[in-house]
Amino acid sequence: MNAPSEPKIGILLVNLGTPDATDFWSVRRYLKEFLSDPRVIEAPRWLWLPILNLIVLTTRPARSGKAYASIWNRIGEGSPLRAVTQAQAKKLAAWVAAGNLGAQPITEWGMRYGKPSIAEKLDRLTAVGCDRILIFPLYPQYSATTTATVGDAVFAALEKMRVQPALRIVPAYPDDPVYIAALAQSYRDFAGTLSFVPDTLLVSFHGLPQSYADRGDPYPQQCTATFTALAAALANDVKLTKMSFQSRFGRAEWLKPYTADMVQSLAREGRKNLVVMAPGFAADCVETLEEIDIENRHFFREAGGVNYATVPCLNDSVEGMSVIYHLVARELQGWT
Ligand SMILES: C=CC1=C(C)c2cc3[nH]c(cc4nc(cc5[nH]c(cc1n2)c(C)c5CCC(=O)O)C(CCC(=O)O)=C4C)c(C)c3C=C
Ligand SMILES: [Fe+2]
Ligand SMILES: [Fe+2]
Repeated sequence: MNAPSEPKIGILLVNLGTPDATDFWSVRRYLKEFLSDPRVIEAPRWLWLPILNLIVLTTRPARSGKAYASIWNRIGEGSPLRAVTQAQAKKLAAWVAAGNLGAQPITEWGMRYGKPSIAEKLDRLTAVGCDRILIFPLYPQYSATTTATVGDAVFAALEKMRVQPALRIVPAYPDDPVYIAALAQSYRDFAGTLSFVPDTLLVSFHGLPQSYADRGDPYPQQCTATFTALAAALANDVKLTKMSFQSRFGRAEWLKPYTADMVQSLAREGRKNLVVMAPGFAADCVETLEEIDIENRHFFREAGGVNYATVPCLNDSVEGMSVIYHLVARELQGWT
């Protein structure tokens, strides 16, 4: 019998997932996996699956593919979400290798939908001997539609293992002081590069069907916690701070106010110089680079606004990595 090898710790950074390419079939494959998850679409399967297969997956891939094409290769190669997540994992690995944790965990990154999958990365970590794994869902605000689905995929992968690793999952961090300070600093650094003085900061979060919140998803409260802490941190930096929700999908009511309505009403109220920030996204992606920076810029200008700028997400910036290091170090206590 082989002697057991030295126990090892693994860290797995996880984000939502993204298509492999912008063509119809690549986007369709991604949307099919994502929108088949019953946590993402809570409607009964008998009702949703025909709508998904007959309507959504015949029409949406072309539309979404166009949005993806407009931001493809914008940050590194291919999907910005994938490029940024990979860069975050690389910097985390370097930070770990520099001895910042005492122990030397092995760092990996994966995607909840699409590639590289959580199952593949857990197999890789356990194959090299990791018997303790820290899962890091890169969602600052908890939602069953995002954070919980990461747990689901992790547990599904563990179901197939004879020897399971011990697990820890980093909790959501909506008002963590290091996160809020990183966001505030990223706003200040960005505002310092602008050729105009912002009169309004709009803080836009990804939306959620209102019915999910009514049934107990704590996401809206966690978005409000982030917004309140960030607005307090920036009280001396910008006059008016507003909050809204973007990315509505389908016809049901989602969390309000909608970002598209908000940018138009701000412009109509006479706000000329708008900066938008999206602190719910740990990485820039189609939602920030296309929906916020392209689509909503257009709405704002059409309604009479003049200057419009989008703060980059924390990504793998110094501030962004400080949040990841802080949470990893905190959650590995007792293991390292
Ligand atoms: C019912 C549908 C959706 C829910 C609920 C939802 C929640 C949700 N999503 C994010 C983060 C991201 N979503 C992204 C893309 C995206 N989201 C939906 C639908 C729902 N999201 C779709 C259909 C798409 C694909 C793009 C499109 O077709 O419009 C992304 C970006 C992925 C990328 O590749 O760039 C992120 C990130 C959160 C935080 C959230 C929680 C409420
Ligand atoms: Fe989404
Ligand atoms: Fe969107």
